Amino acid sequence: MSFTIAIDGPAASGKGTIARAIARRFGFHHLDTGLLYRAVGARGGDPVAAARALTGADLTRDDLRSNEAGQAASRVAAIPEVRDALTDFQRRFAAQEPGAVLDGRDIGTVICPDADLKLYVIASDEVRAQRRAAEIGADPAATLAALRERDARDSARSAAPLRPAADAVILDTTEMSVTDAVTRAIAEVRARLRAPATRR
Ligand SMILES: Nc1ncnc2c1ncn2[C@@H]1O[C@H](COP(=O)(O)OP(=O)(O)OP(=O)(O)O)[C@@H](O)[C@H]1O
Ligand SMILES: Nc1ccn([C@@H]2O[C@H](COP(=O)(O)O)[C@@H](O)[C@H]2O)c(=O)n1
Repeated sequence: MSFTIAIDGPAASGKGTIARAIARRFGFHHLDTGLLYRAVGARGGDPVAAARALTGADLTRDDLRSNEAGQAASRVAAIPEVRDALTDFQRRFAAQEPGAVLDGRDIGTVICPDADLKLYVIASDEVRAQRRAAEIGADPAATLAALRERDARDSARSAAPLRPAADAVILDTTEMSVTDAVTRAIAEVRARLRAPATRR
C-alpha cells in the first residue's frame, strides 16, 4: 500500500523545498501541483479547456516561476471546473507505490483527505517575500505585494480554499534553515512510517 504525504501552505512558504527533500530521502514520487495551475494560466485562452488539454510539455515551460505566472495561476485556480479537470490526475499520482508527496493548497483538504501525513507549512509574509524575490531576481516589495494578493485570493475563494486540514501538522519555517525544516518534516514522516494510521 502506498504512503501519501500532503504538504500545503501559502505561497513561497517552503512546501516544495520540503516535498522534494522528503521524496529524495524516501524514494517517493513528488508532484508540485502549483505547476499545473501555473501551466493552465500560462496557456491563455479558455482556462477550463486549457486544464482539460494540459500535457507534460506545458509543465516544462521556462516562464512558470514569475510573479505574473503565479497571479495568473491563482486566478484560474478559483474556477471550480479547472480544479475538477486536474483532480483525477493528482489522485492517480498520489496513489503510486511506494509513496508520493504532493504540495499545493488543497492536498490535505480535498485531493488526499486520507493522506498518511499532512503538513501545513507557513512563514511570515516578509520572510517568504525575501526568499522568493532572491530566488527569481524580483523586487522584494513587489514580491511581498504579489504574495499577499495571491494568498488573499486563494484563501477567499469558495472552491478548495487555502486552509490547513484539521489534522495537519503546522510547520512554521520563519526562523528555520532549510536543513532544520527538512529535518523536522522527515521526523514526522518517520514517526508515521513507524506507527501507521489504523486505516492503512
Ligand atoms: N527554511 C528555509 N530557509 C531559507 N530559504 C528557504 C527555506 N525554505 C525554502 N526556502 C527558499 O524559499 C524559496 C521558496 O521556497 P519553495 O519554492 O520551497 O516554496 P513553495 O511554498 O513551494 O512555493 P510556491 O508556493 O511557489 O510553490 C526558495 O528559494 C527556497 O529555496
Ligand atoms: N493545489 C494547488 C496548488 C496551487 N494552486 C494555485 O496555484 C497558484 C500557484 O501555486 P504555487 O504553489 O506554484 O505558488 C497558487 O497561488 C494557487 O492559486 C491551487 O489552487 N491549488
